[in-house]
Amino acid sequence: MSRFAVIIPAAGQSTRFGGQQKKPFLPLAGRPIWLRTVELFVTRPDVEQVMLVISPDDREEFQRRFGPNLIFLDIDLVDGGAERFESVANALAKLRDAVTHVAVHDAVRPGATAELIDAVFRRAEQTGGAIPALPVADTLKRVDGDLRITGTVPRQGLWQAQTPQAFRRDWLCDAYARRHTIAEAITDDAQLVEACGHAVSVVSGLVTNFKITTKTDLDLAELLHRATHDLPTEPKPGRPFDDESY
Ligand SMILES: Nc1ccn([C@@H]2O[C@H](COP(=O)(O)OP(=O)(O)OP(=O)(O)O)[C@@H](O)[C@H]2O)c(=O)n1
Ligand SMILES: C[C@](O)(CO)[C@H](O)COP(=O)(O)O
Repeated sequence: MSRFAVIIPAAGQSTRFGGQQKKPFLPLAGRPIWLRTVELFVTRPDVEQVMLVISPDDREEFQRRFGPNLIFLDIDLVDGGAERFESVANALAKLRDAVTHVAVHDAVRPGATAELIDAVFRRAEQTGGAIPALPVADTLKRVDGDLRITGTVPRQGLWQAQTPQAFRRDWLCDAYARRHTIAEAITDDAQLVEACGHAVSVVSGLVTNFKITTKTDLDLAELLHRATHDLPTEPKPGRPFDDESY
């Protein structure tokens, strides 16, 4: 039977999000985003190990604020790197022996569902590697620095990649071992596996499994989470939205 390790990168700078706090540590419907994401995986019977990757700069505050959560959840905390793929590489160095497959899921995609994770994991078991993705629905424009359109890109065959992305352990580890030979920017894990010549399969992604990149994304995630979990969609008078007791 397959045993999955799940790597959850949360070591980015949240540059596009802005503000004082980094986005994975902000509340979503009263609980930290990273925690909501981790909870999608920790109780799964096919998951052997969960690793949360955070910046070394955040470790002290993270331990202070969330230390008890870590013990309760039995997850490993790993130091991140300057780029997402370096954060993932650091976690791959700490895989437990029993792990047969590895999944990588952004800490800031709390909208994944058990059904989506099932679909990705089962497809990865069958084919060696799978990711969720959605076909591009809008017309795509190439735009220059002066905000002038310079071309229209045919969208046929273009899909938007999501996470979790899951692979055979040997495929992902071999691909990461060769990461320094890749010339272009590395923006997801499948890209490295593809570069090794492996065919990576796609399963149908979810519109609601979007990456929280900007503040608008967080507002949308908050509304969606409240709607799907039957929580109030307006703060009660005198009580903030991030009140755990809602
Ligand atoms: N060096 C990095 C960069 C990103 N990430 C994580 O990878 C996920 C997807 O990255 P993104 O949403 O682009 O986050 P940031 O890199 O923080 O965003 P920005 O580019 O706006 O700074 C996030 O959970 C982020 O914390 C990471 O672990 N290590
Ligand atoms: C991995 C990813 O979430 C797939 O869509 C995405 O590529 C990460 O985005 P980033 O902004 O380049 O970190």
